[in-house]
Amino acid sequence: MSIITGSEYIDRIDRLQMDIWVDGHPIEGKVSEHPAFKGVMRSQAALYDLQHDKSLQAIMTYSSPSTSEHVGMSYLQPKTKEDLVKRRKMVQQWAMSTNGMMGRSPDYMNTVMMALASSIDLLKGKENCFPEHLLSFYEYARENDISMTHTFVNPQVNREQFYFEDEDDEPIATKVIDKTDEGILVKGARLLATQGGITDEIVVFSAGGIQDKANGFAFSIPSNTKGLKFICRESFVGGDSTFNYPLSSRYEEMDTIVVFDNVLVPWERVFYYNNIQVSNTFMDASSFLPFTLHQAVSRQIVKTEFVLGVAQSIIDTINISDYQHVQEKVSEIIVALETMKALIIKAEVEAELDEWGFMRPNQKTLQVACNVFPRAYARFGEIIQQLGASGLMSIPTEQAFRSSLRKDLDQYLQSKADDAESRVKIFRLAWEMTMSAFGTRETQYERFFFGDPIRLSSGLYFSYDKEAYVKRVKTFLGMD
Ligand SMILES: Cc1cc2nc3c(=O)[nH]c(=O)nc-3n(C[C@H](O)[C@H](O)[C@H](O)COP(=O)(O)OP(=O)(O)OC[C@H]3O[C@@H](n4cnc5c(N)ncnc54)[C@H](O)[C@@H]3O)c2cc1C
Repeated sequence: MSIITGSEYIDRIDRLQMDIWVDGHPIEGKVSEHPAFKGVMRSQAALYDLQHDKSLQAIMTYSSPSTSEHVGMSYLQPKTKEDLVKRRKMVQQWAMSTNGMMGRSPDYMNTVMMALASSIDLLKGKENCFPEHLLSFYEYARENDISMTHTFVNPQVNREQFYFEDEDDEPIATKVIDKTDEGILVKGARLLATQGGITDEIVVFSAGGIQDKANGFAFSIPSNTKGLKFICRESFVGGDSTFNYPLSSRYEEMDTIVVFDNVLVPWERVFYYNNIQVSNTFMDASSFLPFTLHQAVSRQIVKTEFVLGVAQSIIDTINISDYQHVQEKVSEIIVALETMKALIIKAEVEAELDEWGFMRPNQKTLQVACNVFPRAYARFGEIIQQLGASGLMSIPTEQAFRSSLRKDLDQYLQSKADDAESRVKIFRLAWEMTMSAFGTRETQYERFFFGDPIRLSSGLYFSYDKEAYVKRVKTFLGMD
């Protein structure tokens, strides 16, 4: 097998018959037909289909090192700077199809697994570690174009610095409760898993900060494994109409709480367990950060371009480009866009081979980008709200346009540049992007999906070498 088509993706997910709960009810029948999932699954399927477009195959795929078949470019382990460019182009090609609005298009997790598999030597010879399982899972995912969700974070019960959960019988945070000849048994919950319920597999890793070794492990299991349950938040799909809900009808990815009720993880899928040192250091020491951030920033650039397009469309339609504060606000978006573009190129230019021969983009530069973007994205929402003003509330639905109100709407909602229907289309998009449940979730996603922004900036502060600059000041002041 190699790259799959959209319909193969959908058939595979429907066949899994996972335990997914929406609004207190289990999904029965095909998940791809459920109102909460059908739109996003169609968008995801379109991404898989794009890999089969002959004119894009050189961008989207490469030749498998084990079979020479076409496999997804996001699985490529980069060995040169040109490979990094190939990876960026692939990510951006997919992002163009979703306007960067799907944070968890499959290239995200494909990249995570590629990064972790590129660092397996860190696990070699360590207690309860199985680097060979991690490598063979990466190869399995690559060769079968497996879709994956993931969950790294323990439930938000008590975030005190030295909190130690004391719930042995009924654990809250997922922990290993037993091991058998067949594998490890895990029980408890993890959150969140974006796209939980619409992927073949769920990858579970520890994000660090583990104090009890039973909470530290890494594995992947099929999403229909016995005892595994996905509890969805309320769906933010407004409806099927792409006029009314241009974004949520297509890109609402869903976030799920994941419950492991005595789930057996077969040994061949355990990457490590019961090793506190590895659980707390592997992710940071691996190439997870540079490679995954490279994927994320590539997508965020495409998303920023889309935001810029929306802002300028509002300006054009109601003709407000003459005002200086309007120009300044759009310039803010342009500055963020060009900053992100410059940072990704810098990260690629300053990439270096790691000890295993993989070309890592410059991590510091990408850490800067992931500190810039969450703040910038929240600001984009504010800018669009300020530019759109009451237009963001003058947004009758498609049904209203098909009713006897049409004449009024055509008369009173026309704008300098557009007829009423076109103008409302633009404003509904701007509203959904920045003010709807879907839109504010996007802001929260960009703020938190790569971890807590506060701790991300602390991470940058502590890892950034400032000594040479302090020395320069001291030399200047004659304080050597
Ligand atoms: C839309 C969305 C989708 C997500 N999808 C996924 C997913 O698919 N997979 C996944 O694994 N995770 C996912 N996450 C979770 C994400 O990784 C976490 O939100 C992030 O790591 C922060 O953890 P937390 O939410 O538990 O916040 P907390 O750690 O509980 O933080 C809450 C507040 O307390 C502060 N705080 C807590 N501890 C400290 C500390 N030690 N030092 C300083 N400040 C502290 C934080 O700054 C924050 O203001 C998603 C999150 C969102 C919002």
